[in-house]
Amino acid sequence: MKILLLGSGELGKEFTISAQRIGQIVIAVDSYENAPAMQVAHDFEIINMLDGDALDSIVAKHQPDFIVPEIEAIRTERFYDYEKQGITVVPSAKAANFTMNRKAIRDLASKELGLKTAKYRYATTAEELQKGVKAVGMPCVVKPLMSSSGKGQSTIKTEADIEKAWNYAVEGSRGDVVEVIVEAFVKFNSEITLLTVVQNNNPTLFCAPIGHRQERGDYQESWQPALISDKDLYEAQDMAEKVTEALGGAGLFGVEFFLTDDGVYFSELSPRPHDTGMVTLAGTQNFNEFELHLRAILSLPIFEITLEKAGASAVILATENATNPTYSGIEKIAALPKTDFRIFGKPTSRPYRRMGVALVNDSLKTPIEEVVEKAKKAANLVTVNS
Ligand SMILES: Nc1ncnc2c1ncn2[C@@H]1O[C@H](COP(=O)(O)OP(=O)(O)OP(=O)(O)O)[C@@H](O)[C@H]1O
Ligand SMILES: NCC(=O)N[C@@H]1O[C@H](COP(=O)([O-])[O-])[C@@H](O)[C@H]1O
Ligand SMILES: [Mg+2]
Repeated sequence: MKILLLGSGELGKEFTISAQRIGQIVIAVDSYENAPAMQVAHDFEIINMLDGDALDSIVAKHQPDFIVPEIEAIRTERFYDYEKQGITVVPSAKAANFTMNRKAIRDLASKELGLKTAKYRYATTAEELQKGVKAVGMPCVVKPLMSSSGKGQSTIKTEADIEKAWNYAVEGSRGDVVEVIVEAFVKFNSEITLLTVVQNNNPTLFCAPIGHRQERGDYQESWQPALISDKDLYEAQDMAEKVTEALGGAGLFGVEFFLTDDGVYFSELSPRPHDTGMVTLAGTQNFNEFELHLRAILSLPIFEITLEKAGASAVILATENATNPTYSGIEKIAALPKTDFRIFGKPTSRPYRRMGVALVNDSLKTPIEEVVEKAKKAANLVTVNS
């Protein structure tokens, strides 16, 4: 099968490697040369994926069987046409289109499906934001409707933060929509990603929940399994099943939840492998999240997902702007037991850009905090040099 991969970062690179291993053809697309997945794909294209005409032309040129979005910033409205042409958009045109914009997915989850979410409002001006803040209460979180990895996101604690938050969100917004969501701050005890695998001819399966810690809206460490009560887990699984069913199609979804004293809150979801799910590269499961996504897409049956080990991932971040950065400390991380790592091979670095990840596994009997600590220490051994 021929797969057109839209987005070629670290997640796409691992997906491409999984696809190559079972003989699939991958064309990797992104906005810059030598993106991680391009380094391992059969062919590549460099376009602005928000440009619908540019998308049309590469779809016409390559005639793929599958279109696999890897990022959100794509002119996803065109996906409905591609589906009509007989191409399978993964997981579905609706899933990719709805999750590109926080408004579409939030209204679907909260209004249509009745899932519990933080109280929220939308705003198209600083004045509207003021009203929204009043409605949801402080503290609250402001995010552009179109952004990811925490870009343009900030927390309002006092009246004086509102204008700053508006300006920051507008600057961090991508796409052509100038609108934000303001959400009540959820005082969560922890947050999880529930990797949910929707299959074409077989039941939906769940991976063991993944815990994670975020800074600046971006994940720092993730671990599997996360500590969660059975009641919360069933509630999260039920919500994940409802929202993935409403979006349609087959594939792996990363469904994000907050765990609070007052139950589980739905936050958002990725209709594709999730960054926090890179912990599965540590060998925690019988199949990692990329293999699961691929199998679900190709309608290859997944009989079960088994948790084999406890694991943790910790990110390796850049500190400076550089071209073709180099890495030191690789021999140190390589010397550690039960530890592995990935360097994504991004051609440039900038402060806080994720350049690699440390991966640690251990017995399921080991306290998960210890596994996370080991992953953090391992990640700290590697430095990105300019
Ligand atoms: N309403 C909220 N209350 C408390 N914390 C929040 C809230 N919304 C977001 N956060 C924090 O910010 C993080 C990032 O938020 P969110 O997942 O909505 O952003 P994102 O830009 O889509 O990130 P990504 O694309 O990496 O998933 C969350 O994982 C959580 O830690
Ligand atoms: N939370 C979404 C996420 O983790 N996406 C992953 O990061 C890449 C972009 O990285 P970059 O900004 O360093 O190019 C994306 O291509 C995807 O692999
Ligand atoms: Mg998120």
